[in-house]
Amino acid sequence: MNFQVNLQGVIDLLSNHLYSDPGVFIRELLQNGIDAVTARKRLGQEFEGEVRVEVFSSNTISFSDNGCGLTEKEIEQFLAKIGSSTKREDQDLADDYIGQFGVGLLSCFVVSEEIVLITRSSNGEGDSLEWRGKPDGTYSIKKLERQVPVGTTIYLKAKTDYEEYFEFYRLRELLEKYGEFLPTPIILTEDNYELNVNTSIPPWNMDKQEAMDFVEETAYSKPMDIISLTSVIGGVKGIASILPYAVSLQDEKKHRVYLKGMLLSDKMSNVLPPWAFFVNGIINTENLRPTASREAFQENDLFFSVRDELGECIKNYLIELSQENQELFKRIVLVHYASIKTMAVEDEELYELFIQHLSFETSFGDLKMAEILENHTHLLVAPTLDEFRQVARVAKAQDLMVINGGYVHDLDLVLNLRNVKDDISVDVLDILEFANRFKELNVMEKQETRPFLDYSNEILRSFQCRSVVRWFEPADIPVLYNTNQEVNFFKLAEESEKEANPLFAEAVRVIKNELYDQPFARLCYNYNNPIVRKAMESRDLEAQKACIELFYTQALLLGNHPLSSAELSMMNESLFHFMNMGLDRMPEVEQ
Ligand SMILES: Nc1ncnc2c1ncn2[C@@H]1O[C@H](COP(=O)(O)OP(=O)(O)OP(=O)(O)O)[C@@H](O)[C@H]1O
Repeated sequence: MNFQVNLQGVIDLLSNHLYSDPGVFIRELLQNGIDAVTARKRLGQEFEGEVRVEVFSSNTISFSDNGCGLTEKEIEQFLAKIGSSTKREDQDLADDYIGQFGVGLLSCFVVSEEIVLITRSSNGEGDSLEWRGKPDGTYSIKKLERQVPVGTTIYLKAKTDYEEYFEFYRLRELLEKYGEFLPTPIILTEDNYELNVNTSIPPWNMDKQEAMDFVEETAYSKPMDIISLTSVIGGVKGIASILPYAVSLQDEKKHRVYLKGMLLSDKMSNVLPPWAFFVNGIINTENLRPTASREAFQENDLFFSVRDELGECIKNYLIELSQENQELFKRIVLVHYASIKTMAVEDEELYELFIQHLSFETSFGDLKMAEILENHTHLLVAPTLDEFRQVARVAKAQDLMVINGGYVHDLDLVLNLRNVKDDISVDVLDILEFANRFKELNVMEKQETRPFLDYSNEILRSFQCRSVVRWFEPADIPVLYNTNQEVNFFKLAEESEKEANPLFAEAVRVIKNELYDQPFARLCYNYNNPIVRKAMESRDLEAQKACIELFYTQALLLGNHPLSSAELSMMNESLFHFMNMGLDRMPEVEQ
């Protein structure tokens, strides 16, 4: 038993849904013409290959080549059988052709109700034959009385609404688009006017300066440089132009890709590695196989090896450039900073090349990694921007190099130093342990400050905060408040529990209890600060309480932490307390 095929449905599917644009029939006809010229050359016949497109009145065009043509048997076998192709018959030779699926001709039915094909085979004394095919799957073949030249001519008449594709200017545009760099001359004619549409040298055969000018003319902006691309296994030659402006990592890449000189797609995104954001490729391949829609390549092992090889070309260029043209190298890093960071994360070699040139936010300001490593062999990296901000100023005063790892990729980039630099140590900052790095008080001082700390712990327990005291620079910072996401979440949960309805409050309680180890933020008093000392030495418990509350709420404000309503009213109360105290002590003004 065989499947039953509804031919009209298949033709409709292939012709109307396989191709993205009606204009692709020009690409398919060009490809058939070029393949026919290749096939005839392979027979050893001496001739100058040519493809000719002629525009007639009444929306009709002809598309001719002087290639191998077809015998009656070949017409029956290949033209009249969908999915059948001469170009697959001999797998060893299939690589010479652009087509292989035996469906390309169907694209003509998108724009025309009938394909009329006149042909004479170059193979011996072939007859002149006429084949007429219709989209309903019917066709006819007849022998012509007159003898036509060797080759094939296809006549098409435009369907309603597709007339524009049959006008001279549109044909010229399409022929140039797809065939500009094909090696066989393509002539477009109307009346007595003739135009050769493919006289340009392909960019992959140009020298660097020519390629720069070509890209500038076609892309309207001067590239920073041109990288030459080659892949032996893929038979690839191409160029990658370095864009003179930064591109968003989300932007889809649009490389122009040619197969044996014919444009396959001008928006192929995956032919270069995904990290190569900063270049636009123009690539010609002899060996990669296209998909049936001809707008992408088959993603087989060869495809991925070729892509890796092209990625290597870009990498090698950058390595060489960093040694030979520092000035340009630095400019490229500056313009394509974001993509270069992504590249460095993904590729070890590129990491080593770029890491020294990448800038990071540090406790000493924005610095290049080379500058960071000049003066510091021990680095701390804060995993979030929030944590970095909490410690940056104080860290600098202790001569601690803390790097902000809160921006995209920065944490990974800094941590990776461990793998490439033996003499550098990198630790992830544990914000709640940060205060432990400061100088401890002596035994006596510890004893003296104990009651104050206990009091502070009691007051701040409900805010999920514990107190410590240390000696640190700068002296003008009285306290350092350190928190992390876990503490913040816990505080938020507590607040919601108080304010929510009973059901939600119960849910919050369950979640909270899941955290078996309750996290606490840290308030570190600075023993180096005169007001802190005074507060600690005070015997007035009320004043001490107000000081503790103000130290705490001030630290929250300075660190941009949100204040809960309880914290806000606590701050107000302690402020009023001091205002009262101050006013009480003012001498009465005599009337
Ligand atoms: N101009 C031509 N000269 C000689 N033979 C042709 C010509 N155009 C088409 N043919 C024959 O018709 C067959 C079918 O052509 P069609 O364009 O449908 O498919 P294809 O080129 O083989 O593959 P693809 O679907 O990948 O384009 C070809 O294999 C070839 O034998």
